[in-house]
Formats: sequence, C-alpha cells, structure tokens
Amino acid sequence: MFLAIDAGNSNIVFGFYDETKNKWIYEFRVETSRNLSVLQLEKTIHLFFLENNIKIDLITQVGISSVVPEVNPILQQFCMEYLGHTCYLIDGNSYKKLKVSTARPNEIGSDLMCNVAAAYEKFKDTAIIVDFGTALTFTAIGQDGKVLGVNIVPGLKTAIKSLFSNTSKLPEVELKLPKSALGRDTIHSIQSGILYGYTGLVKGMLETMQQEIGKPCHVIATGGLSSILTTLKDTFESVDRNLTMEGIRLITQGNTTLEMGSKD
Ligand SMILES: Nc1ncnc2c1ncn2[C@@H]1O[C@H](COP(=O)(O)OP(=O)(O)O)[C@@H](O)[C@H]1O
Ligand SMILES: CC(C)(COP(=O)(O)O)[C@@H](O)C(=O)NCCC(=O)O
Ligand SMILES: [K+]
Repeated sequence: MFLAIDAGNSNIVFGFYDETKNKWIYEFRVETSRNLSVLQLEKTIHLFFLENNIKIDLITQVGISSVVPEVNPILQQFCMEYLGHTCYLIDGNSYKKLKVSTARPNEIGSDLMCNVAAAYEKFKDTAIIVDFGTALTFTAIGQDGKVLGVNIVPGLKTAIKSLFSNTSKLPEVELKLPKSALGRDTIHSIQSGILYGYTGLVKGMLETMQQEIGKPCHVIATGGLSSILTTLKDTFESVDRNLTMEGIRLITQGNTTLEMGSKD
C-alpha cells in the first residue's frame, strides 16, 4: 500500500492507495496546525488505523507533498517513528527537468506540480487544473506537459474568513449556495456574493486563460472544496478529489510520462 501525505494550509490529507486494487481506498484528514506534535499525530492516526483495520506493515512506500514547511519535520519524524519508513519529500529537485515556462519554477507549490503530473497522465493534452483549497488555484499545462502558468486567488473559505476578520458586523457564514443571487439579509448577502461571485470568477478565469492559450482545454477540478460550487457542474470535465495524491504517487514512484527529473 502506498501512503500519500498532502500537507496543505488547511488540512494534512493521508491517502492510502491499494496497489492490488489500483485505487485509493482510504482518506484521512487532520487540521494543519503549525504546532502539531508527532505524538498527537501518532495518537490520531493510530485510532484511524484501528477503526479501519489498517496494518502498518502493509504500507510499503510514503510520498509527501507539503506547502507548509513548518510541518515537514513532524511528518518526516512520524514516518520514521510510527511507520518505520523513510519518506520521499517532493521538492524542486523532483521535477527539475520538467518544462516550465514560468519565471521561477522552484517557487511553484509542490501540490500544484503533483496536480500537473496527475492531470497530464490523464489527458496528455492542454489542461487547466482548478484546485479549491485554502487558496483557489488555476494551473495551465500545454500539450507537451509544459506548465504555462498559475493563478492564485483566495479560496472560498478564506474569502469568507477574511470578510469576518476585517469587518465589525459581518459574521462568518456557512459555505452554502443560496437559491437567489439577490441577498435579503446579511448572511444571505455574503453567501450570494461569495458563491455566485466565485462561480463567475472561475468561469471568467477559465475563459481568459483559454483565450490566451488559444484553444479549448480539458478542465479538471480538485481540492477539499471542489464540490461546493454546484453552479459549476457543467464547467468541469471531471472532479477528481484524489488528483494531488495521485500526483504524489506518480512522482514518488517515478512513473510520470513527463520528464520530471531525477529524485536522487
Ligand atoms: N469531505 C469534505 N466535505 C466538505 N468539506 C471538506 C471535505 N473535505 C475537506 N473539506 C474542506 O476542504 C477544505 C480543505 O481543502 P484542501 O483542498 O484540503 O485545502 P488545503 O490543501 O489548502 O489544506 C477544508 O476547509 C475542509 O473543511
Ligand atoms: C498556492 C498554494 C498556497 C496553495 O496551497 P493550498 O491552498 O493547497 O493550501 C501553494 O501551492 C503554495 O504555497 N504555492 C507556492 C506559490 C506558487 O505556487 O507559486
Ligand atoms: K491542496
């Protein structure tokens, strides 16, 4: 069994891939805390393993993507102590040969690079990956797998939290699409503004990007919040919640069609 650990700014996701069944069989999330301790992580995971009858010995390999460097030592120590494994931490060296037309390839988040590897494996064609996490990101890949560009905006929850923390009177509202776009009270107004507003943002961004690329692209969504905007159901060719984990697996195992660069 392969274990992918995807450390994002809101959640650290542990994904378990069963190689005999060729599928992701479990997903486990913990909140990303910069004060996370190894002991705390071990306790939580231990319980999850017991509940799901997962045997540690079945884990043969561990790959990590992290965009939260503060938790890296904790995750590495966890792998060594609890799983008895060294882990492969994806970084700029993992994809140093990858064709990237952005100015500073090493700056790109490893989660986005994992998305690129997995989406290119799927389409082998121009594609845009929309990742609904703490940040909402758009990553464009060319026909040959070259990364054409990345756009970053505040994610849905981040936008809601930012209104709450920057105003006196706006509450933190549930991420729920209201029936009407015309807000009738404060909660409804925020929900409409964010959810219908982001619907337009995503559609507009995709249109602008495809115009610049000069052809229609495959568009795929991922991320913990990828199913909130039901208004976008016809915009995405597919929604793949495991895309980043799939990329972690492909890069760690050196199985990408893209020339990523050596992991040694
Ligand atoms: N099954 C789910 N249902 C609803 N929301 C979810 C689910 N899984 C994750 N989320 C939400 O998705 C967000 C995290 O998305 P994620 O893509 O993991 O972000 P990040 O990579 O920035 O940590 C969190 O706000 C979490 O509450
Ligand atoms: C854009 C991100 C913050 C997204 O992180 P997430 O929403 O998954 O927590 C992350 O990929 C990151 O820190 N990237 C570095 C900057 C870049 O990609 O150009
Ligand atoms: K992510």
